[in-house]
Amino acid sequence: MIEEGGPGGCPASREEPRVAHSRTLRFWLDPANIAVRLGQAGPVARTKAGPAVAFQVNDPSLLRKVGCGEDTFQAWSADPCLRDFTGSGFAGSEGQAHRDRRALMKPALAAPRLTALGPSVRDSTERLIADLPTDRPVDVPFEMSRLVAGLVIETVLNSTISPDTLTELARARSVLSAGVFWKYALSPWPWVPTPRRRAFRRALATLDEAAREVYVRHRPDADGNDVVSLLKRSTDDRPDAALHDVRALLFAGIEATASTFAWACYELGRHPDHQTAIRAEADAVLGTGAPADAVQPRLLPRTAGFVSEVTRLHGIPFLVRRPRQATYVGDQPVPAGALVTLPLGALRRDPARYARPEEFDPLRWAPEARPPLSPAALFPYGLGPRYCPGAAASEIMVPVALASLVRSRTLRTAPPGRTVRVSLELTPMPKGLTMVAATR
Ligand code: HEM
Repeated sequence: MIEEGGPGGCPASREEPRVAHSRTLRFWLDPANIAVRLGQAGPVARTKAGPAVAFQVNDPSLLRKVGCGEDTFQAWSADPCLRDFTGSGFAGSEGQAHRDRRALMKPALAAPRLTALGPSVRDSTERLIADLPTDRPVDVPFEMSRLVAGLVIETVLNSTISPDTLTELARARSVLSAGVFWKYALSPWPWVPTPRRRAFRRALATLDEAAREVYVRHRPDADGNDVVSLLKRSTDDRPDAALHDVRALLFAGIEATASTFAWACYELGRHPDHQTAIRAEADAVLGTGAPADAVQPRLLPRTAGFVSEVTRLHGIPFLVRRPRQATYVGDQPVPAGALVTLPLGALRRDPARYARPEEFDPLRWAPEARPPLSPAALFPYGLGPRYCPGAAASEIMVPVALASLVRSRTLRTAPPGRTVRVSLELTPMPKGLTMVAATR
């Protein structure tokens, strides 16, 4: 794992002691980082990634072509090196089989069906954070993984899980995320047997166990059209397939959402002024007497802008694909199996689009800001056939849960000056970030 310590130079709020940045963090955050520099190297930049050649696609229309062209460009989750991880779930499938499973789930996860999600996310968040310690620093990536896992299970998958399995699942997340990252990055070279490999197998067993518990304890909606009911019904004869689909939703649902939450906590610690503003908004909108239709992100613009800015600076930095056969991207020949990266993180720091791109400024997303910005330009949920099926749910879950968290707790970085590292995982986490979540 490439993680290095050391002081750094990102802008910090005056009111709050700065968190020192690691060199790897600067690699991702610094506008002079390699992806941004490669962004100047033409529509497609050829580079070395370890022993392999990789290609960074800078031109937006080529980026769409690669992201949407699954006949030529294989998604990472369908790579044979990850078969033990994806099993027979839809994330590892391709073509018509993949499209059919996605179409089956679509109505259950679409916005019109999610009208009750806001209040249930608020209530679940309050319950799940009740035992978050108030008097000592907690490990933020772990605690946010636990919170998000509970939220996904309770509010999207309509189920429950024992507190012990929830804790184990939150621990397993980082092992699985790093393991998948390295397996894929090192493919087609063999995955070196190390203690890390054994840890990966144990973590996978934990994910299996959690998915089974979610599957067994699932409570169908009255109309039987929630996502797990649809998956179960369509595979009456193959319960394993539905179980693997639930596992895919569970892992993917926790992964990027937990990373967004952990980075949101990081920025809340650096910007107490924004924390105060989000709390004021949450007090006005999320009170226990609030009618169900009032608990929605449209009424939380300050929080939603904060989440967009967290995504802009800390969201998934790259999507990755590999061509099935030798091909061209623009004028650039690309051999079969080469790593092709879509550098979303660099696009999000484009100075032509974002003034002061390296600065954390949630107010740039305010409805009255000029020029108006669209969060869709961040590609937060990817593009093409692998576009995130949980996007509509996340658009509600993330701002409502974040506002609920800030409504009852004050987050403070502790100890001040601690080095934060960026973990090399599927979605980077602020590794080493510890904070006190004091009662407000
Ligand atoms: C902040 C929250 C989230 C973000 C930023 C996010 C982002 C993404 C992105 C960028 C992709 C595409 C990856 C690629 O093309 O390689 C993706 C795929 C996926 N996401 Fe999300 N996601 C979030 C939340 C969720 C939730 C809550 C769920 C489910 C409950 C979910 C389930 C999935 C699944 C299953 C896939 C794989 C789709 C497929 O292979 O067809 N995500 N997500």
